[in-house]
Amino acid sequence: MTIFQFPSDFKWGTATASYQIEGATKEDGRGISIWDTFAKTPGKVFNGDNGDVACDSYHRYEEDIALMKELGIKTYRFSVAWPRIIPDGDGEINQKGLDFYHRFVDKLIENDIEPFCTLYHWDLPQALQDIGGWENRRTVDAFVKYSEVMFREFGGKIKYWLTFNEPWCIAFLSNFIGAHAPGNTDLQVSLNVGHGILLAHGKSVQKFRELGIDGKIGIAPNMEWSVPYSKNEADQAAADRNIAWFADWFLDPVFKGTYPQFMLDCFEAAGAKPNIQPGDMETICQPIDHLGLNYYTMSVVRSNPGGGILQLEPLDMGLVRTDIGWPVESRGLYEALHYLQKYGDIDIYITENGACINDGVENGEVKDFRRISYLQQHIAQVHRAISDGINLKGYMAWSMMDNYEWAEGYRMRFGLVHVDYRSLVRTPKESFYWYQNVIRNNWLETKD
Ligand SMILES: N=NNCCOCCOc1ccc(-c2cn(C[C@@H]3NC[C@@H](O)[C@H]3O)nn2)cc1
Repeated sequence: MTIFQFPSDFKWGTATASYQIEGATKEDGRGISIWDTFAKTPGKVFNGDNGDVACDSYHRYEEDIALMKELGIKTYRFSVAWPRIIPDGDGEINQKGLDFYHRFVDKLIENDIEPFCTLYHWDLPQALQDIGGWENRRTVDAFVKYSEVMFREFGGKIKYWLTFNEPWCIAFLSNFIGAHAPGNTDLQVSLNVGHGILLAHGKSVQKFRELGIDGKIGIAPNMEWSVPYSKNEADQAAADRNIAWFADWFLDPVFKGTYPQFMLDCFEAAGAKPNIQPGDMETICQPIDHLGLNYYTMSVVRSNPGGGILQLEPLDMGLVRTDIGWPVESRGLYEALHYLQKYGDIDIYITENGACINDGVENGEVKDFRRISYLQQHIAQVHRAISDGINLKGYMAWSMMDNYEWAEGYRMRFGLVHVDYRSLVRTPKESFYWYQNVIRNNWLETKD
């Protein structure tokens, strides 16, 4: 038996996102988002599932917060639905939207749970997509206006902020691969979108500083860690490109004010480059207070000149996979954390980590021991990184509850709490009680 003791101020938490749990998509003045549109487009989402009801957390948030209190978390990462605050993205403010998030945040604070707010977790107002979305600088300015509304309303009450969740998913998954909303499949569009969200991030941080908000702000990239299939240079370069696709492409502009040249060359070879205007990179490169890191899996890649824009191919090395098909390899989290040290000794939070394990309820229980195994392996790597001196301040399990897993709809379950989507009954899983113990002890026990 090994005991890994965590720092006394370590922030144990969980995470969710507005479109994935709230439901009430037509209530209290909420506008339409690109995910409402995408989900209703035939063939885009498994089973045609959409977020109209989801976990109904818009109405059941008090029950959800009671479960968070029982779990014992110190912080809860949630996102705000921009279409609830400014329904058409750039026009009138919807007071009922602000009122909901005030009720919600007040209830968290009443239960000694620190609100950790993501401003943008993919639910762009459709009216802004209709004018070109993140490719249009009017959307960038609309985001700054939305951010300012949120900073003025919640500054001080909310002390931990993130501008964007998973820039790679917003730019590449949603506009090059096309698997997420709005579903474009054009590399130049994805670079334009990526540049737009980086501009919006930088301007929002400038506004945060200008207003003198009492709090900290950052951004939350997702990283699919990659290792080369062999020691040869071509394979190592392929792994470097895959890592940079998720991380450096966004974090170099934020921390250094430049895109990584080897990736500019890679995209230019595919016929695309970011549309950088004078002053853009200085705007993007604003000092931030913390980094979120979302980590799920890693890949083994080798060079393949015919392997798409990154000229690589991922290899199936026979690792155990979760029910969504992602290989389980916790050392990738440790290595990704060390990789991020090149951006300096900044506070880091694991803002998402978890496993898709689709076990159901049997006799009132969910025996998701595979999720416990995944969490144990990854939290052990978190401890290892802290022991190495990495400034890791917290860990938020994805997710507090089963929810709408985007294009996978409701068939993929990441929650510590099971949700019956017909009755909306919540059932804490075995992993909920295991994590509750880790939090209560502030240590991790491993069997070895
Ligand atoms: N790597 N190349 N892929 C090429 C082929 O792509 C096909 C699909 O790819 C992906 C890649 C990544 C994801 C993903 C999902 N989550 C989980 C959410 N995180 C934010 C929160 O909302 C969670 O629901 N994180 N990442 C999905 C699909």
